[in-house]
Amino acid sequence: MSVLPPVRKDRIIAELPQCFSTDAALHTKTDFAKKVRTACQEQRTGTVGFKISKVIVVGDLAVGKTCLINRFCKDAFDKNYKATIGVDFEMERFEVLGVPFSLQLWDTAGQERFKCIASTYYRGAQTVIIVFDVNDVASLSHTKQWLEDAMKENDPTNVQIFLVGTKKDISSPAQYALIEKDAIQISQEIKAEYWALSSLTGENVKEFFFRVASLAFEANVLAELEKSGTRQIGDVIRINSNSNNLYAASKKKQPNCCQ
Ligand SMILES: Nc1nc2c(ncn2[C@@H]2O[C@H](COP(=O)(O)OP(=O)(O)OP(=O)(O)O)[C@@H](O)[C@H]2O)c(=O)[nH]1
Ligand SMILES: [Mg+2]
Repeated sequence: MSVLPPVRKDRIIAELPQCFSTDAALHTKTDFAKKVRTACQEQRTGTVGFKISKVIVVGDLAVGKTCLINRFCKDAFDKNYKATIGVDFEMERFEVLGVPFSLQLWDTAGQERFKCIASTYYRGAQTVIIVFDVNDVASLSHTKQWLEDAMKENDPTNVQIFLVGTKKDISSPAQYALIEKDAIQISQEIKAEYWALSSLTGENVKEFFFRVASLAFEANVLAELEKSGTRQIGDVIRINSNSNNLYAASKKKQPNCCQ
């Protein structure tokens, strides 16, 4: 008997949400891997339904990390800046392909003086979200350093990275186009999936977190299937012949990789 209330209706994911830009995506497939769908249908997802996947959100001060989480989790937006001191966290429960799946979203402080407290919470992340402000080039240029710090505590082969530009609402289309070019290039260099959004208007916020949840879920199920040795004839051919995986070439070299 479950003690948890049912998952909210607006947290149910039945289709794979698409990437924001095909130039910088973790993959560009239009659907969940077939063996993932099959495993979910046949309830062969092992421990995935009981797992909580850790997500850390990092980036410069005042780029909008807290607002991003609050827009998604509470549908709220505060225009006054209140610095995060150390860390905060929120839990979000989803149902992906009929299987319960939870994200634990760790909102970390961008201010230098709180960084050492925040960094003690980086360990064990499955997803790293690096946030910058699309109106602040310096915040974009610091993203590689944020990633480096996050990766000191994590195993790069098991982490999915997202680069997220916030405050799109206050950027003119011309200004935005300029920074997007650089952001996509950095995303490609660090093998991150790129998104741009606005927590003020809510543009792309739900789509983004649905994508994060779906890709984390898919990776967990694939890892579970790998572990249990549940392979189906044809799966190997399907993976190898898939040209949609933009970062496949480098990922293939990694042992135990399940993407
Ligand atoms: N116009 C606009 N303002 C935003 C947006 N997101 C955040 N802000 C504003 O930016 C300021 C900083 O937002 P926070 O979410 O507190 O920033 P943070 O990254 O959590 O900052 P630290 O906790 O210090 O690391 C606040 O005044 C927000 O109202 C956005 O999408 N659009
Ligand atoms: Mg904050």
